[in-house]
Amino acid sequence: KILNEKRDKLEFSKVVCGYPLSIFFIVVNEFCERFSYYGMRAVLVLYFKYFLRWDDDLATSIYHTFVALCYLTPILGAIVADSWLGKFKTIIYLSIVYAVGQVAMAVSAIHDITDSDRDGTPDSMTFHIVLSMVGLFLIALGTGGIKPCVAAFGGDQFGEHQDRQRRTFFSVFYLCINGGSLLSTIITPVLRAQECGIYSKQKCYSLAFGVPAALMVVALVVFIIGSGMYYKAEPQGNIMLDVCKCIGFAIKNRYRHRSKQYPKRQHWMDWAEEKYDKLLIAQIKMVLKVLFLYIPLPMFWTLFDQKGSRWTLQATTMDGNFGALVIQPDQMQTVNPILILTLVPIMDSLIYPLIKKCGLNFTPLKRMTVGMLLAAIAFVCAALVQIQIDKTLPTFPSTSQSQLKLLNMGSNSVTVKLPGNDALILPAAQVYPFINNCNTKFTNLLPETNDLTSKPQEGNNAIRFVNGMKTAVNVSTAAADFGLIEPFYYSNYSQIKNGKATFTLRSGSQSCEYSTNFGFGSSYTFFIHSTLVFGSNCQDSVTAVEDIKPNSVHMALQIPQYFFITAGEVMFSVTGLEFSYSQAPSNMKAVLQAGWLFTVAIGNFIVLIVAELAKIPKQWAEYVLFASLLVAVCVIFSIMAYFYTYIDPTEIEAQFKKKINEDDEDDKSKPGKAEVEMVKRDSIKCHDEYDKATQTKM
Ligand SMILES: N[C@@H](Cc1ccccc1)C(=O)N[C@@H](Cc1ccccc1)C(=O)O
Repeated sequence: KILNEKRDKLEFSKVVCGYPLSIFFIVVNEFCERFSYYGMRAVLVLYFKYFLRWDDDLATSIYHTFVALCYLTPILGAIVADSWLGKFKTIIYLSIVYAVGQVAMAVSAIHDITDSDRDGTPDSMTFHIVLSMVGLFLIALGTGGIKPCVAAFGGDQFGEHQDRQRRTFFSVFYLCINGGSLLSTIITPVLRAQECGIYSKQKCYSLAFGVPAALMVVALVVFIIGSGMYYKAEPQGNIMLDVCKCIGFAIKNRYRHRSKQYPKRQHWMDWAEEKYDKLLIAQIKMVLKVLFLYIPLPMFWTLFDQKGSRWTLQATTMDGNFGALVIQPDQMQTVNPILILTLVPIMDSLIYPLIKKCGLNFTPLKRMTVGMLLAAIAFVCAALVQIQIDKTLPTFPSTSQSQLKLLNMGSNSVTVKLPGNDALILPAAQVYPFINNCNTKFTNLLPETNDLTSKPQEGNNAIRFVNGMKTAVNVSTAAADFGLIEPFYYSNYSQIKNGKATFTLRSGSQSCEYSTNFGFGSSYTFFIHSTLVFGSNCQDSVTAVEDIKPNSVHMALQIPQYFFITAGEVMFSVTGLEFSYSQAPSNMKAVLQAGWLFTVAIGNFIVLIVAELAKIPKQWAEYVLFASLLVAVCVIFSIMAYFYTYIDPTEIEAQFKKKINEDDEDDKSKPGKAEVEMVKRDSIKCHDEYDKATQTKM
C-alpha cells in the first residue's frame, strides 16, 4: 500500500529534467539552514570572549560542547520523525524551534537592552548569558533534529528506479551545504566587525546572529512553500520501541535456548521469530549490519574535525601574505567549502565515470575506504609542513637553562664576559646567549622584564619599546597604547596585527612618528635612541631588534593538506550520506542518517579526549600518529566492507509483504496448523528471499 501510494504521488508530481520539482525546495532549504548554522558558529567563540567576557578556556569548552550536542540531537529528531510525527512535520516543528533559538541569540547580543548607564557594556551579564545559552540549546535541538530528516526526506522524493537521480541529489545537497556555509563564514565576520547600537556603538554581534536567524526563517518558508509537492511517508508507529523490544526478546530467547538440544538459527535475531513480525526482524538485520560497519568511521571525523582546531593553530605560525590579499589563519578554513564546490562536480562528471569506463566497480564502500586513505595522506602533508615550520621556530631555554637578552644601548660596541664564551654586542643590537644553571653576576643591567616564552598567538606580532632617552616617552598606535616608558625601562608587550603600523612617540607636547611593516608571528623590541629629537622625523632614531623571527613558511603550503582532506570528504562523506539512505529500511531512513551523524559526534569526542590525554611534544609526530591510526582503521574497515552485501531494502520489504499476504491466505484455508511449524517454514522462505535480494559485495 505504501509503495503504491508513493508511486501514485510521484507519478503526478512535477518533474524537471528527470528530477522531482520538490527537490528544489529541499536543497534551497538546506542552503539557507547551513548558512544559518555555519554563519552563527563562525562568530560564536568571539561572542563568548568579547561580549560575554569569558576567558579562552570557558569559551572553547562551551563552543565544543555546543558542536557535540548538535551531532547528538539527530538521534532525537530521527526517533520523533520515524516513530511519531513523520519527517515533514518534524522538520517544520524543529525548524521553528531552531529559528526561535537564532532569534534568542540575536536578542542576547543587543548590549543596549541592559545598558542602563549607557556606557556601552551590558549591566546585567546574567540576562545575556542565560538568553544565549537557551538560544544555543534550541539551535542544537533544531539543527541536529532536522539534519537526519532533511537528507532522508530528500531521498524519499525519488522513485524505486531513480537511483542515479538520487545519487546526484545527494551530491547537489552537499554542494548546497557548502555554498551556504562558504557564504556565511565570509559574511558574518564582516557583519560582526560593524559597529551598531542605540545608545552607544559596539561590535555588531546582534547583526551577525540576526542575519543567520533571518536565513533560518527563509529556510522554513521555502520548505513550507514546497509542501504540496512532497511525497510524505507516514510514520509507522513507535518503531524504535518495537526495535528495542524485538532485540531484547531475541537476546532473551537465545539465552533461554542456549542448550545444544535446540537447533541453531542462521542469525541471532531469528530468535525473535516466535513473537515478532518477520519483516521487522529483517529490517532490524539490515540496520544492524550497517551500524556494525559504522564502528570504525568516527576515526575519519577525528582527523577531519582537526581542520578547525590544529590546522588553524598551524596556520597561525605561517605567513598569510598572498600579495594583494592577506589571509587570516582562521580564514584558511574556507578553502574546504571552496574545494568542495569544485571537487564534487569533477568527481561526479569526470572521475567516477572515468573509473567506470576503465571497467572498475567503484562501489560506495570502496569510495569511503579511498576517502579515509586520502584523509590520512592529508595528515602526512600536515606533518611535513609542521616539520618545515619547526625549523623556523625560535629555540626557547630548556628547564635547566636560562636565556639572557643583552641590548647594547650605547653608541660603541661592548664585550660581555659570559660563562663559556664572551659576546660582542654592536651598538643598538641584542644577543641572546643560553646560560646553563650557574651563578653569574652582571652589573649595569636594565631591570628584569618578562620575556616571551612562545610565539605570539593568532599570527599577531608582540611588540615592546625600550627607552634609551633621559626623559620619559609615551608610545601609542591606533591599535595599542604602550603607555609612558621611563628612561632605561621596557614597555609591556602589545599585540599588533600584520601590515603597516605607525607609532606616535610623545614627550610633553612634542611628538614624532615611526612607521614599519609587520609580518605574522614576530616579536620585536624597538630601541629608542638617546639621540632622538622630537618634532623631526624619528624614523632613524628608533632601531628594531628582532626577538622572534616573523613566520616564514607560507600558508599556501597548507593547500595540499586541504586538498587531500576535502577529496577524502567528497569520497567519504557524500558517499556515506547516500549509502546510509539507500541501505536503510523504509521506516528507519532517518534513524540511519542519525547513526551516520552519531559517528561525527564520537569523532569529535575523540578529538577532545586525545587533546587532553596525548601529550606528544612534537606536533608533527601527533599528525603522523593520527594518520597511522586512520590507516589502521581503514584496513579494518575494508575487511568489514569486503564481507558486506549490498541490499535493496524496497525489494526485500516488498517480497516479505507479498509472502506475509500469501501466508495469511494459506492460514485462512488451512486452519489448525501448528504455529511452530509455520514459523519455521516462514523463516526458511524469508531467508531465501533475503538472500536473493542481497547479492552484491563490497
Ligand atoms: N565541508 C563541510 C562544511 C564546512 C564549511 C566550512 C568550514 C568547514 C566545513 C560540510 O560539507 N559539512 C556537512 C557534512 C558534515 C561534515 C562534518 C560533520 C558533519 C557533517 C554538513 O552537513 O555540515
